[in-house]
Amino acid sequence: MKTPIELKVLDSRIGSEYPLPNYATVGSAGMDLRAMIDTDMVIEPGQTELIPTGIAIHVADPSLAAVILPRSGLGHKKGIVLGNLVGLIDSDYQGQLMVSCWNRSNEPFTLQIGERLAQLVFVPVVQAQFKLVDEFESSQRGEGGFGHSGTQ
Ligand SMILES: O=c1ccn([C@H]2C[C@H](O)[C@@H](COP(=O)(O)OP(=O)(O)OP(=O)(O)O)O2)c(=O)[nH]1
Ligand SMILES: [Mg+2]
Repeated sequence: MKTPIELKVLDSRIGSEYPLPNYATVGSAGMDLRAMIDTDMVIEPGQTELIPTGIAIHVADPSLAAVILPRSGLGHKKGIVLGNLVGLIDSDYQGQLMVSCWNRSNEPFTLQIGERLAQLVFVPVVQAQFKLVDEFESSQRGEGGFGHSGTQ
């Protein structure tokens, strides 16, 4: 059962020249987002560009969010990842989905019009309410962290 999410097309090439974002296979977790730029653009080594996707979504339900993640092929082979590492889309955000595209490689990268450059994943969210305490009930880990448990 898929969850209905409102989507607005902001760039008319989406839904005509390019399909709406969709799941490539029945088991896909992410749907690819496209670079809705006017011309192909070169992203120089180390440079970061904010790329429009041509769509807006309204998740609406505070128990859901969306995250923008790199595509593994582009990230691993070409060094094209996200300037913010992960993009978090709040459930009340209604603006255009933007992708911060970071060329962390040593080669210029040509981003083509309509290229699928990142992916959108919907995730459940729990909003917490902090309850102030002076002491925690003791746990097995306690305050140990940052490699405390070793490597093997
Ligand atoms: O890769 C991203 C990350 C965020 N956003 C949008 C949706 C998100 O809901 C909003 C704010 O993102 P975030 O809270 O991560 O950024 P901020 O720097 O804290 O901005 P704000 O002060 O608007 O919350 O920007 C994107 O379109 N793409
Ligand atoms: Mg914020």
